[in-house]
Amino acid sequence: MKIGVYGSSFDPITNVHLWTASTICHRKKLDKILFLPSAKERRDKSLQGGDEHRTEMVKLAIADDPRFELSTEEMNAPIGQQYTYYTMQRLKKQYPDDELYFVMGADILVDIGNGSWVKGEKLVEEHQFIVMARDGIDMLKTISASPLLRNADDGRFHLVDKGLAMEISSTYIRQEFSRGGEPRYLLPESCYQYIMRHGLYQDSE
Ligand SMILES: Nc1ncnc2c1ncn2[C@@H]1O[C@H](COP(=O)(O)OP(=O)(O)OP(=O)(O)O)[C@@H](O)[C@H]1O
Ligand SMILES: O=C(O)c1ccc[n+]([C@@H]2O[C@H](COP(=O)([O-])O)[C@@H](O)[C@H]2O)c1
Repeated sequence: MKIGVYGSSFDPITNVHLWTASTICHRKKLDKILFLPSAKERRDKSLQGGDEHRTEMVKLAIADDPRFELSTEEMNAPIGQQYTYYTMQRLKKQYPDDELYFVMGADILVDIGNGSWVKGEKLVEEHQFIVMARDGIDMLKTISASPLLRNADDGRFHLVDKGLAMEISSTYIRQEFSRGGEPRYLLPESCYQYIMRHGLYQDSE
């Protein structure tokens, strides 16, 4: 099986997460996408929604699509093991006979290429990636400008231009909830109702 691993804070999950997942599933002939919420204890980003709420919203969002599955592998990892390198190592053990692809936007390719990820070089050497165009970033140039990326460029970076830019960020949705906006149709209705019911993101920045 070909499996995409889509990591994000999902704080909250948005319609663009679902649309991008479905687009790459179709284009790259993947059998399955694992939605992998990142752990709350991350050194690079402070998350607003607790692990339980973010997980519940992912479950609600993917419930009707049999290609989509939740993985709590990163969220439940011991402290210090919550980085993508370690997560992919564990997933590889869980799925020894399958082909795994880490799914990410071009902004993340830039970060990895800059050397800002934990064990980024080993991560790149050991895995395959599906990279989605974003923010007008030139993905080929990003690869050729970074020794870390270009030295591993043997076909492991599968570049996808989705066709539409379609930007809906979780940050924007959180701001809408906290500042009296109306983000209703930017995320699945079940997640919108969940957020309202639990009063989430009222004090977001
Ligand atoms: N519109 C998009 N096009 C391409 N990639 C995307 C898009 N939205 C998110 N991604 C990718 O999905 C992954 C998870 O992104 P994330 O959920 O952090 O989105 P974000 O919009 O950057 O959210 P936040 O507002 O929380 O920073 C990253 O690899 C990111 O690059
Ligand atoms: O491993 C790292 O060093 C690392 C640093 C930043 C982000 N990540 C992963 O990148 C994915 C997208 O993260 P984010 O911040 O855009 O939600 C998610 O799976 C994170 O675990 C991983």
